[in-house]
Amino acid sequence: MKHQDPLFDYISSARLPTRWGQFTIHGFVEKHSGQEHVALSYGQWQEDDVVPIRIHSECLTGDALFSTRCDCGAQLEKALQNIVEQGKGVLLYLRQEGRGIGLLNKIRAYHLQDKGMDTVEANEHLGFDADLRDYSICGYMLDCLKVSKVNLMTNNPRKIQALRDLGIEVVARTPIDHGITDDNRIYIRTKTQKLGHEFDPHLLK
Ligand SMILES: Nc1nc2c(ncn2[C@@H]2O[C@H](COP(=O)(O)OP(=O)(O)OP(=O)(O)O)[C@@H](O)[C@H]2O)c(=O)[nH]1
Ligand SMILES: [Zn+2]
Repeated sequence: MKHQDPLFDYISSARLPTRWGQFTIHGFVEKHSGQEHVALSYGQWQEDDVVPIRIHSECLTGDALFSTRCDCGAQLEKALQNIVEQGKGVLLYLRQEGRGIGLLNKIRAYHLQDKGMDTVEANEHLGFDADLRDYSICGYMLDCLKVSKVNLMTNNPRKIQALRDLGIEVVARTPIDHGITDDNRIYIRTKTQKLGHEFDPHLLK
């Protein structure tokens, strides 16, 4: 499993039973920052197989605290369910909270949104770009897991481009449009208008 890399390290793997089935959790670290990330794998594949994957950006409020302010929690559940239904797959859980600005800055951004700004304006008001995420560790993680061709569950074209730039073949994209509620419809509309996310327009009416 371990590959030598100047930037990233693989640490260890363990069984991870979940509501949907038994995954294996793999731990990784970015050497320069000490930032920790995990991958969940399910089932088996040959090196040439197209593997269903999801790149999920950490969202403590949505993933762990049941917030419906965004669609993250529902997407996370749906991704794990999809992987088990397809018999194989990988979820890369990246610790890039708040599109890379961190949890407390995201709460600052939420506060500004409560006062009327949209998600992009709030980031910019705080002095950040709209999206600061770095996907470079995905190439290393997928390499360790012997995945080179993927069907990516996302609505975000930047993730497709990031994987292609890392030499991963994105053979297909599966939309993941679960978790749209009255609490987050405007937020998701902003993502389509300002960040390039692709959603079926009927879902956003
Ligand atoms: N800065 C900031 N980050 C947010 C906000 N709402 C959600 N996030 C973060 O956004 C990230 C998820 O990104 P999204 O734009 O919802 O979706 P995506 O990952 O780009 O795309 P999908 O693959 O389609 O889900 C998580 O890290 C969340 O913590 C917000 O209002 N401001
Ligand atoms: Zn979220």
